[in-house]
Amino acid sequence: MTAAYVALEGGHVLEGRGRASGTARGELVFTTAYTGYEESLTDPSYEEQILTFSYPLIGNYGVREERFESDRIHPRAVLAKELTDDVTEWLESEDVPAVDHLDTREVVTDIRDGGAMKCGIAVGDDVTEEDALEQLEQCKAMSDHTDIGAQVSVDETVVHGEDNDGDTVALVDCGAKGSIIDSLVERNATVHVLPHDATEADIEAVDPDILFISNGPGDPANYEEAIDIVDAFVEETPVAGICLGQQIVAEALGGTTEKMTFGHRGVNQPVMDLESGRVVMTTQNHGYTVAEPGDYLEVTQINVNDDTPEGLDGVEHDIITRQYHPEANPGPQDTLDFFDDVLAMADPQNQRAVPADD
Ligand SMILES: NC(=O)CC[C@H](N)C(=O)O
Repeated sequence: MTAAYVALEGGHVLEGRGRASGTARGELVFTTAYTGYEESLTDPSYEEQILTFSYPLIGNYGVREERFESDRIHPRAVLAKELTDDVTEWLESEDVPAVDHLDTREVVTDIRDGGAMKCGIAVGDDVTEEDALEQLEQCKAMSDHTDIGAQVSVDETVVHGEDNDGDTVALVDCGAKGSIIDSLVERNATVHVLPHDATEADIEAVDPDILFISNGPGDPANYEEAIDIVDAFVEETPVAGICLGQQIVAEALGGTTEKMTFGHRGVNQPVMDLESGRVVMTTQNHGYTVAEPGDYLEVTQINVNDDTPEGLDGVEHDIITRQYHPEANPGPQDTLDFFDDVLAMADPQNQRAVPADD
């Protein structure tokens, strides 16, 4: 059996079964999702994290590329109670270390008590506890990954839905899930996916009907360029955001964000719409949250478990954002109408912004 050590912040070392070899370090988090492991593993928002699956069996319906959210696995390593051979082969093929036969109830309890924490992993025939502790020693705090957007963004603008004749969306790619792009293209939009550090001139060249800020990894405060872009365009262009996108919009409009203890990661997070009282189940993956929305945004939806903001609307501007993932991959699909509401903002009849005098 291949040796496998997991060193937790504070120095406690767990031993498991090595499934895919290598060393890794990252912020240790857990997801309670019982399905959607392909979508989670390819979600760019997991960059620089080590993902623990609390559901005990991962990989039981195989690995199919059509369910991937990006072109690679993003977590630095994977922990589980039991990983199937299918999922292990996939992790191995991308050099992502994996450990199973762990008591993941203990790991999850540690994260709930201590918060998302630094972690070091060593898996291989000759590795020792010290190798895992050395990885832990080198692990950076998430907010110190100041250029994390560059690790997950496109380098150059890519256009999707070129033949569509609907709205034009400028999507600032801070690590966008593919299904966000698909959800817009399916609604007849042409989506220009721009680098995370796109300039005002880049956005002006697209002349979008909607400015959309994607999900993505790390601390929203580190996305200075995207924050500046929202600030520069919000008077004239409707703005939408998902997850990191909501946090960036809040930062741009005088709100604040903060790190949560262990975040929300799973597929059954209950969210209430404050106007209708309707509660929907949502997919989530975030460790930061909007703390104060500021004067220009109002909270329209909240998480039923802890009252954190799940949806924001502009008070004076055309803005809608969601903290959860309305693109619903892996599901549930209760919130797909978000994309209709976003594109409806492009309709002049719905616009609040007063056109500037010529
Ligand atoms: N999925 C996301 O966009 C995550 C946003 C941010 N990185 C967070 O952890 O809160």
